[in-house]
Amino acid sequence: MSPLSTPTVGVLALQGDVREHLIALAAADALARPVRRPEELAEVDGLVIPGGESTTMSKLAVVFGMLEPLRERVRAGMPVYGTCAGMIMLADKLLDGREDQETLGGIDMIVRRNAFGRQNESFEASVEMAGIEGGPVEGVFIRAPWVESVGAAAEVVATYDGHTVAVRQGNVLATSFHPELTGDHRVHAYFVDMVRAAQ
Ligand SMILES: NC(=O)CC[C@H](N)C(=O)O
Repeated sequence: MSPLSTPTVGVLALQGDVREHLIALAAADALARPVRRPEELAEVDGLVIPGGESTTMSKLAVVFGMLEPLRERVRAGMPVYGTCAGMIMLADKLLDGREDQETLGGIDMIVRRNAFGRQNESFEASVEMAGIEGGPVEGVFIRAPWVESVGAAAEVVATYDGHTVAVRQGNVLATSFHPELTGDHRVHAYFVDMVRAAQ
């Protein structure tokens, strides 16, 4: 694919703020579509895992027969971007998860669920993110996780208040916060570029 191509980017649509990501991806020049089934997953060049509730998402991934197909695509190098609950799904190791909670893995990091506190402790903050030009992004943190530690292959791309809130490892990107809720599509554009580069 040429650098100016329009990749097809799915949004995992089991649960969470799917619509906002579809809109942000379309604004970032991707062909965006919801993904619920393995056949739909097979048709996308990259995937966003939205915010929501990671325990529910994990359960539904099992029910919909998506857990293994997702793990396989991530292992095979498909570009993936997870926000908040999506970050949790991409963690190789999870703290404060539910006992039977599954993650897909993909980034050598330890993520602590609900680390920034409860729903009423949600907040917004400016976050400087490596690779995103034009100044800080507005981070919306909703019962957000943070990253306790990363392995050698993972790169910390943003911190807030001394905590790691964005990480990239190869084709996998994760943020604690929700750029899809701000109308600023730079992080999605950055991810769509990652998808193009992987073609
Ligand atoms: N905004 C969010 O995605 C919240 C994540 C939620 N706390 C979870 O555990 O999945």
